Amino acid sequence: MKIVADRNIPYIADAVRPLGEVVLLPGDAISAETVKDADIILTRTRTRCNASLLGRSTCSFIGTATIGTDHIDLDYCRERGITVANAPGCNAPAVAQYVLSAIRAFLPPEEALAGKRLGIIGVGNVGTILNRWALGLGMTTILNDPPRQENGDTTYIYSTLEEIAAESDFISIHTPYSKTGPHSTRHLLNSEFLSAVRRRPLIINAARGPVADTQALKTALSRNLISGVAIDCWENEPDIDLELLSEAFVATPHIAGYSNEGKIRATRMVLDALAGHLQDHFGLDITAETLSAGLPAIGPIPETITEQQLGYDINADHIARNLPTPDAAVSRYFESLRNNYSLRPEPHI
Ligand SMILES: NC(=O)c1ccc[n+]([C@@H]2O[C@H](COP(=O)([O-])OP(=O)(O)OC[C@H]3O[C@@H](n4cnc5c(N)ncnc54)[C@H](O)[C@@H]3O)[C@@H](O)[C@H]2O)c1
Ligand SMILES: O=C(O)[C@H](O)[C@H](O)COP(=O)(O)O
Repeated sequence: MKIVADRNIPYIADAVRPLGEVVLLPGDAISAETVKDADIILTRTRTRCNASLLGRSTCSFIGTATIGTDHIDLDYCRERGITVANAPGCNAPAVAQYVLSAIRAFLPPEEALAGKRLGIIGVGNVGTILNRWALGLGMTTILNDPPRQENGDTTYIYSTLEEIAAESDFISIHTPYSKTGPHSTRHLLNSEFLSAVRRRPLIINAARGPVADTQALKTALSRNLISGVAIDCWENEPDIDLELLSEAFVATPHIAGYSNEGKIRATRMVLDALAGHLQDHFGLDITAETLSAGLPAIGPIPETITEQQLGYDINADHIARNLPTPDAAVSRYFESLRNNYSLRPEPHI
């Protein structure tokens, strides 16, 4: 069996080595040539898994050690009978930590988070933890999630985007990136939305770059409609908009989810799914426990946290310092910051 894996997935190489030939590559070097005789591809967001990558490949399973799947052409994989597994919720606590740390850094030290209003767009794995922790810190939350609402979800009272715009001091988006369908999220944060804000909110995007319109964010900043932006996910990564970079209150290189625990959960989830595929597709007698045996144990996700337990200095990850020139070097720099990131601990009790 041949397994092609992104070399930046922690613990993966040792876990899958007993299964056969393992080829470890940087995400952007996983190519049609390298996967043509692969059975299994284990990847991250840096490899676009589409017809050009997979057209000549024998691969039957793609495991992505990420929450997001927008780098994978799911329809194509379905047509080709390629099983795709992601890692739902793996780094959701890390993203919630990122958002609350951005808010903490934005407020003057003497001002508490308690009493501030946080609008959350997308109440899935990330939005749920963020909502719970924000409520625990005494914030008021305003939640928007039309797909859940339309499915009859009554866990929360949902608000409209207009209500989020009108009532929030902070607005954080946690939807997947989708270009089509009734709930497409492309440029969900656009000029119309940003013109409807009332309380000069801080806008936070740690979801995917294209869920916010870069030009509209810059215009809203210049018109003083919003107090600032905290951007972890950018349009056209890693060729990011340098104006937005210079104007952002917090600008980070897509590391909101980069916690030690998040990476371990991601690898474990991919290995769980892989074990199922090895049983079903290859008839192998192998369990998830065997594959994950070498992974460190991690503790439970806290129900609530205090401001002190956030434990993350977000300013240390700001990318605008020591910016290289010319502009082309910025994209290499962006990727090198991600590849060499020291994984941080999530909040723990
Ligand atoms: N910056 C990072 O490092 C990082 C880390 C993890 C996840 N992410 C991104 O965050 C996204 C969300 O993660 P999650 O684990 O919460 O996903 P999830 O699938 O658990 O939840 C997403 C929620 O968004 C809702 N939604 C979809 N379309 C919507 C719309 N048009 N308006 C409002 N809500 C909508 C869905 O109904 C769902 O409840 C991921 O898809 C990924 O792209 C980024
Ligand atoms: O979707 C996700 O889980 C995140 O965006 C993830 O943190 C990105 O991780 P990477 O592809 O860099 O491993």
